[in-house]
Amino acid sequence: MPTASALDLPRTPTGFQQVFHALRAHTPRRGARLPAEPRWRSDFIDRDATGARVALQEFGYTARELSTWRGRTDDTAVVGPFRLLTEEGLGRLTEVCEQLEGAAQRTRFIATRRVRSADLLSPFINNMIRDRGFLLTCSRLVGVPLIPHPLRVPTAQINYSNGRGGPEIVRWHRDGMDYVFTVQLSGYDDYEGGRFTYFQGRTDEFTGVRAGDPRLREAPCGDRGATLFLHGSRIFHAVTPVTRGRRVTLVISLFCPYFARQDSNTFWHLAGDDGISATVPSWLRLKWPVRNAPVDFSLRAASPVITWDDLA
Ligand SMILES: O=C(O)CCC(=O)C(=O)O
Ligand SMILES: [Fe+2]
Repeated sequence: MPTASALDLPRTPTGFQQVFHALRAHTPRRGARLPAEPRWRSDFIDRDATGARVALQEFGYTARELSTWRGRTDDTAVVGPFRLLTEEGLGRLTEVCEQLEGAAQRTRFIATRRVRSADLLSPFINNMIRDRGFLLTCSRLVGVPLIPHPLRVPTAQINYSNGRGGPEIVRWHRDGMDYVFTVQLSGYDDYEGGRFTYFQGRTDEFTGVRAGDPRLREAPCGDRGATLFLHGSRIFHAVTPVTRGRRVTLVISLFCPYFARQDSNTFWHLAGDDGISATVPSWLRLKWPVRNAPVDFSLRAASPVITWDDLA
């Protein structure tokens, strides 16, 4: 059970405040001098990954609110935690993410300190999230075909928090993204605090929630490598402050081409993180009409094609 103080965390701004953040936000850095890194290998994926699944109906969403495509329903709320990578793969990924910390920027939007568009900085991460085996494993866990998000900037980000200095937190928020995987690159042995907390109810019920509400849950993400899937746009979540040690997570946002028209991103949520000029071209890449959704969106995301038939 999370402590009552989880609810004391601030909420990520919305509405007019979001526009204010967009005007002040910076386009992510793309450093010219990047560290040397290990090479990605497809056998770093644990293809047998499975995890307990909770449906969106258990969060109070009705069948009419769920996206459907020719009899398939997008109804997965939470999966896991599970392990997506082998021990060796996790070790290499951790090395890569530790080295990228120099590119992290402070923000006052969702997470205090993070690297955005990590796949544009790191060939390892780029190849990992575009590996067909990786995408198939993620797709099967969630039950819908998934590819990297065509909005490039938010598709892979690394959050860093240290237990000294000013508190580094993840505010209460829902993601702009629908399909979000958080990989823990450190564990409870490495830090105190840093509990992944979420609200098991509809997002429109969150405002009235009080401390002690049984719908406030802590996800058991204490093991290094623990990976949690969240239908991020439909679930309020936060991370309590790290009070000692160091916590690093990689957050990967994937996209279902078949549900592109239901994609819940808003321009201002994105611009709040990246600024307006970086958001306009990505926004066009997302909203430009398609004829063949799995193929056209895979092209835009520079990804292999994943279809419903691949889930079997
Ligand atoms: O760092 C985490 O565990 C979660 C971060 C998160 O929710 C986010 O970056 O959107
Ligand atoms: Fe999030």
